[in-house]
Amino acid sequence: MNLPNQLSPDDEGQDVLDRLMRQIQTRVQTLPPNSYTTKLVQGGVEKMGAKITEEAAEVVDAARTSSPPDNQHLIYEACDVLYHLWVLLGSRGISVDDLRQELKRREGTSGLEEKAQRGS
Ligand SMILES: N=c1c2ncn([C@@H]3O[C@H](COP(=O)(O)OP(=O)(O)OP(=O)(O)O)[C@@H](O)[C@H]3O)c2ncn1[C@@H]1O[C@H](COP(=O)(O)O)[C@@H](O)[C@H]1O
Repeated sequence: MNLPNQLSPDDEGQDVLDRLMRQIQTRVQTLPPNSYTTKLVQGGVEKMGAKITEEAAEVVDAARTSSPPDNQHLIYEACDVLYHLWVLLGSRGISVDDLRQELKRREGTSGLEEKAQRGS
């Protein structure tokens, strides 16, 4: 049986990354039995974390074995990582806006500059 995937009016104006997170958070709250997300969430941090690690390694492999302009395999694996990362974050009630805020806070600060400041 397919689970309902139709967009609610709340979701229509949203980016696909926000919509995916909202759907995951609904799965976290309702835990429908025929959902892969439910299976991951029920496995806890260990299961969700192991999938992120596994999928991240597949991204690196794809980067090694594919080259531009054919990045389709790399894009596919990157989306697997994003989905699994979203499940872990969604299980903690973290929204895509929370990520946006943190990224905005970092905007304009060089990674090298930030690293140098850590030492002081
Ligand atoms: N974006 C995704 C998504 N990306 C990847 N995957 C699944 O992630 C799994 C990763 O691949 P693997 O080969 O590692 O899977 P596996 O070996 O069966 O996994 P394990 O048994 O090791 O856990 C596959 O089953 C993919 O289908 C996803 N599953 C769901 N979504 C989204 O999440 C929504 C809700 O999904 P359900 O909760 O399953 O209804 C869907 O409508 C989609 O939008």
